[in-house]
Amino acid sequence: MDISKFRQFGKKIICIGRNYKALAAEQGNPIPKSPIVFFKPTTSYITPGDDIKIPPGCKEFFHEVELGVVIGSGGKNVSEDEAMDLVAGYSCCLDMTCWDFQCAAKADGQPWALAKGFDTACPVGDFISKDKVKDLSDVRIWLKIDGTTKQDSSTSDMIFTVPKIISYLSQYFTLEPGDLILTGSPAGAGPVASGETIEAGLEVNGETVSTIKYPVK
Ligand SMILES: O=C(O)/C=C/C(=O)CC(=O)C(=O)O
Ligand SMILES: [Mg+2]
Repeated sequence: MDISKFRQFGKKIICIGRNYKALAAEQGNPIPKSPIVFFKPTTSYITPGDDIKIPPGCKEFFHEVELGVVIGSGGKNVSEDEAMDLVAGYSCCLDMTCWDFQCAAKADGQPWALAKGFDTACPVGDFISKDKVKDLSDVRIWLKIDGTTKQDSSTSDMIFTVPKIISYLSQYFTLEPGDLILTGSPAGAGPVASGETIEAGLEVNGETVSTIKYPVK
């Protein structure tokens, strides 16, 4: 498991919320006018062989499979045309979420840090080099729990494309090599319980480019 491209720098995990049309509809949210941005601490990283751990007090623990974009060269105020030059590669990632904590925080206008940033909240997969994914516009992204499909969608449903996200973020945050950008969850984000096992993957033109497997404890 080569995560050197993540932890070697381990600068930022920047997450985009509500970036798939079908999930926004499913969760009763309006289509955002600009990307919804939040962070996960690098202490939330786990790699294959580790267990996802449900934080104390969480009663609604949700899975979200996401396309992770690994930044290879830094930049600030990058245009959409230049954005992909910053990308080193990708990874199949999970944005594990304490949904009950998140709903309470949203209702009270509070930040999502506890809902999204706890230890083990960012399981990642192998690093996929950029040349393995020639076209980002239609990458199949799926997730199963104990073999039952829960999420199965495509990046074609994204509201903001990867170049748009990179360009937008670079206006506010200097992007650095090793940064990871989680680009949002497709429809089907939902509960997972202790004792169940999550499998997820990315597929390009019918070829699997990455799969991950994580037990939930
Ligand atoms: O309720 C919302 O607006 C968004 C909830 C999320 O969990 C955002 C994401 O992490 C996502 O859409 O991937
Ligand atoms: Mg998410």
